[in-house]
Amino acid sequence: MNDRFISPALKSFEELEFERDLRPLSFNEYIGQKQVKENLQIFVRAALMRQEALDHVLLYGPPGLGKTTLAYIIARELGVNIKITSGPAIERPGDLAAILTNLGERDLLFIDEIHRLHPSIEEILYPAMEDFALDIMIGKGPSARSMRINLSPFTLVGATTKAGQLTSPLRDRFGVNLRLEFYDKEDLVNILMRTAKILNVNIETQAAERIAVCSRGTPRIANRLLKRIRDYAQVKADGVITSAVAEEGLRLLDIDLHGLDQNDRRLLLTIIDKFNGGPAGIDSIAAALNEETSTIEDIYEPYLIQQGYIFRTSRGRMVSDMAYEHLGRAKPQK
Ligand SMILES: Nc1ncnc2c1ncn2[C@@H]1O[C@H](COP(=O)(O)OP(=O)(O)OP(=O)(O)O)[C@@H](O)[C@H]1O
Repeated sequence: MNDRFISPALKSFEELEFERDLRPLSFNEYIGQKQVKENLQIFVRAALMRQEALDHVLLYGPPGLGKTTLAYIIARELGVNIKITSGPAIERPGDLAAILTNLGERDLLFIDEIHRLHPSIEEILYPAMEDFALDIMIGKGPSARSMRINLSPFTLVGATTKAGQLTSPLRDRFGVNLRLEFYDKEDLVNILMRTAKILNVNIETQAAERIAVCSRGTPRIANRLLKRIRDYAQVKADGVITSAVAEEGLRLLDIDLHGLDQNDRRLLLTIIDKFNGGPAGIDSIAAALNEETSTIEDIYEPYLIQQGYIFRTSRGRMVSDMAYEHLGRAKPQK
């Protein structure tokens, strides 16, 4: 289940490069997320007018929706340098201290997966975010003393898929909190058209619409599907992505009319067949699928919940009538 095609999580180095080439570079190029974008544009303009560092920004929402892209755009529009790291990559307090002391005036520090910062490292961030200062302990035992080092004013942009797992002292230190939503079909079509232009591929609007519906509201998945279907078009259909080509490409990738793949169907069928449709605890479902609970929670189910195939109840997950219909199963009498 881990190598699933439509997982929004990043995979290979090749994909990182592919994404870098497709990244919008300005707010104007960034499609959708209207409210998030409008807010950020105002805050960026105000910070520029005051010639101050932008307030710290927390971006949250499912993977692949464009948080890293936004961080790059903010830095570019502010005209500052950006340093990128992630919660799990910062292993020791000294690692963070080194990053912070190397930031220039008003630079932007982007920490992805910020909910995974170790508590001892998080504590260093508090004075850094609030007072632009580092408190360092020198020595041990009774003679230990704390020394304060001043930092250049900077902006921290934190990204997380799990805002609920952030400690409240950390969450409270972000002046701006913005939630990214799944993209609608129209935005995804525009993203696909833009990507096709960059890749120099011919795609018909109807084909883009077809792929958009199967992209789980996620630009990363839309771009990945386009890349695969482009290969198919090149080999089998003179390089043009028509609706028929898109249809056939999606079929080969085993993605159905509603954008669900083999693993989504397996998840829904497990709840139906092994748990009588639910409610079933997430750990039991994970065990039945031989899968990590966090993988189901972070990667598979958000879209299935958003689309109404699964409900989350206090007693566990339940499949909806729509799931029975979609899978052609009769709902059991309870
Ligand atoms: N609004 C958008 N308009 C156009 N392309 C977008 C947009 N948002 C994201 N993309 C594209 O989707 C890809 C994934 O975006 P990005 O890496 O910023 O997601 P993310 O939310 O940071 O994901 P993760 O948290 O998993 O790293 C990028 O290559 C980017 O080109």
